[in-house]
Amino acid sequence: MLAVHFGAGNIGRGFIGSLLSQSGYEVVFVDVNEEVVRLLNERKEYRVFIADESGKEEIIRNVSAVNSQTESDKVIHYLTEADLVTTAVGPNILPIISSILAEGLRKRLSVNPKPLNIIACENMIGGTTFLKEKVFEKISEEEKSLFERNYGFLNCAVDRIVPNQKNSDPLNVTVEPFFEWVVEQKNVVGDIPNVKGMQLVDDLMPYIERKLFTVNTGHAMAAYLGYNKKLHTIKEAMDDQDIYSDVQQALNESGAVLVKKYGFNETDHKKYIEKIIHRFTNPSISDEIVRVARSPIRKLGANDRLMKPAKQYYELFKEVPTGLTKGIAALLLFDYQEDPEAIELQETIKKTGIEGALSQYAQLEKDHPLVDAIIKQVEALRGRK
Ligand SMILES: NC(=O)c1ccc[n+]([C@@H]2O[C@H](COP(=O)([O-])OP(=O)(O)OC[C@H]3O[C@@H](n4cnc5c(N)ncnc54)[C@H](O)[C@@H]3O)[C@@H](O)[C@H]2O)c1
Ligand SMILES: O=P(O)(O)OC[C@@H](O)[C@@H](O)[C@H](O)[C@H](O)CO
Repeated sequence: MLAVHFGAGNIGRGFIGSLLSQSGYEVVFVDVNEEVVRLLNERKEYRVFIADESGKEEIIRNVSAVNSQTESDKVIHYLTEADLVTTAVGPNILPIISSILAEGLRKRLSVNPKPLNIIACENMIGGTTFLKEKVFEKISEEEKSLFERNYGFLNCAVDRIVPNQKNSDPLNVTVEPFFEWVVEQKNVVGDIPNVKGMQLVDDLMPYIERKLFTVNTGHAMAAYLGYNKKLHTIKEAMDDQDIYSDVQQALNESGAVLVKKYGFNETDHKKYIEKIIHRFTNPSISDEIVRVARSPIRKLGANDRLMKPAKQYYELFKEVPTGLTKGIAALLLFDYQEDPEAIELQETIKKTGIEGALSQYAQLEKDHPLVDAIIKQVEALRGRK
């Protein structure tokens, strides 16, 4: 069994690649990082360290890698032979990898009749559907019907905190013990993928929204408010009593939306929130605020972790959510100079104001009551600086 996985980064090596390998797949990583590709090919294995008191270490074997920039023929060849394709490259990179994926899947039609499932493991609603759209932009009408028959594009939700690594060995990866990988099975073609730890469900929406609007909403709150207070790690932010209660407030708001929308049991959802907050305070993990805060324009998106629950809260309860709007305000002040999206966001705010940025990136109409509330929160946070 061969799995081709795009993105040998934190989640690629620390989560998806390791589960695939432990389930008996030979894993070929596709990446653009020359050093990682070279080391994976030299060693054919790497180590995963579980960040808890157990100090457990796993050796992930039967892996190799190809560089998609310099070895596109090899990538295409592996795509013709793969039994499963997965990605963890980041939502903004999906359009880039869609070209080589389209080429590989096209070639496969003429050499391998076996159906193939593709799963984009990214933090976004409908990530695999988005990848499929990008692939379909590159193929003919005739190919589209063949692709529909032969290839299953499966949406999923992935959850495991994997911080940026600071190991002397660039292949080592430290991960939190918790993980969850939920895959929607309705578009499966051929055999259902059999991966240890993968949970198959009929309807992904409650799972992805619960994950994104709890784990990622809380994470984003801690990161942007922590950055505003010049803190460095998520743990440091959670140790700040004010930030802790702002995170809690925002998760109560997104939780109210989730409970109302999906009929989750309120007590169970409270426990889920507690568990997530506990994960943010794991003393064995040092997760940089600037990693969690990365790509603020993506995170300001109408369907993303702060804006979607904030808008839905307003629609459902006719009240402005104070926690979520504070998080959005802190996001708008994220001016980290090494993050290109933070630079662009600050330039947009300079030119068009907060209103303009909210309209451009979050499609929030200028007269929406959230706009005024966010502007007031921005002013309050600016005043604190
Ligand atoms: N780290 C986490 O805690 C976590 C948890 C759940 C989900 N995710 C999601 O997983 C995805 C990846 O995040 P990450 O933290 O692993 O990021 P990362 O930066 O560690 O890994 C991304 C990898 O993609 C590679 N890449 C970039 N361009 C490429 C290209 N054109 N072709 C092939 N590879 C390319 C990079 O070199 C890198 O190795 C994101 O969508 C993220 O939201 C991350
Ligand atoms: O990966 P992003 O940039 O969408 O979000 C940053 C973090 O919140 C995220 O990577 C979490 O660590 C992860 O989603 C936990 O499952």
